[in-house]
Amino acid sequence: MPVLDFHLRKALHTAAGPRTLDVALALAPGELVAISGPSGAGKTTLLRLLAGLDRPDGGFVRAGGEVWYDQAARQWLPPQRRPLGFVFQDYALFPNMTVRENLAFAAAGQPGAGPLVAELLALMELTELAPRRPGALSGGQQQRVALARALARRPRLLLLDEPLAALDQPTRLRLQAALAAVHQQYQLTTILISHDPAEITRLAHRVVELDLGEVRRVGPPAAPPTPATVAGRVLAVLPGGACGCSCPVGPR
Ligand SMILES: Nc1ncnc2c1ncn2[C@@H]1O[C@H](COP(=O)(O)OP(=O)(O)OP(=O)(O)O)[C@@H](O)[C@H]1O
Repeated sequence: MPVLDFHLRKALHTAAGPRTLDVALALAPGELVAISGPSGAGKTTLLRLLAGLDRPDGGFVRAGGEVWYDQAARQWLPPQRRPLGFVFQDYALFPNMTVRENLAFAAAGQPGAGPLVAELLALMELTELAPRRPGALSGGQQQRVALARALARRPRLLLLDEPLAALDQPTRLRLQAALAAVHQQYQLTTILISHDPAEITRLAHRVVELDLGEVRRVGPPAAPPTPATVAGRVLAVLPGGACGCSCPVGPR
């Protein structure tokens, strides 16, 4: 059974005129799916719709046996009740809290919150920076805090909008390894927006290529293109094994 199953439609006002974002996808437990595509393709909008930060025009979102959104049944779960972690490009850290306090706030109320915060500080190479406030950190450091804070909520589902984009290459490589480790260790299912083919190949089981709201390809990273449009728009999700890779996707 997929951890996340959705079909979302949303009118976009793009530089090329009106378009419709129209994406359907089912993610298996433990899967990491990368979303790539040119600027304006609708990648961030898709994550915002999944998080409930924007209203779709139609479709549904089901996650962990729960309905988050269903246009036909008029169901809508507000963003604060969707158990997911997300890192968007603006980080949105609390400016008046230290790094440690930002993480502790997110972890509050969970068993083992203290050790979890310490573990995440170490994993994201933030221990030295724990007493600082976000304003005293570089963009890349803030991005690492945002990632650690998203994990501090112990979500099962993680939405990442280019979480490593602001990092220099050596740090980026180290944190890709850390991300792969936490993805496995914390039993996450993840959607990752990335423009970096090497990063996608390294981290993702599948990649969805978007352009102007439409899915151009879905399949294993760096594989030959697989046509994935139906009636010029909706993507066909490849059933388990059909994409020829080792991804853990089961039939819908
Ligand atoms: N709420 C909205 N309603 C309608 N159109 C929107 C909305 N938000 C963004 N758009 C438009 O939809 C298109 C897709 O935007 P989006 O930010 O999702 O693209 P993206 O693929 O994430 O791009 P980038 O790689 O530059 O971040 C853009 O042309 C944008 O202007």
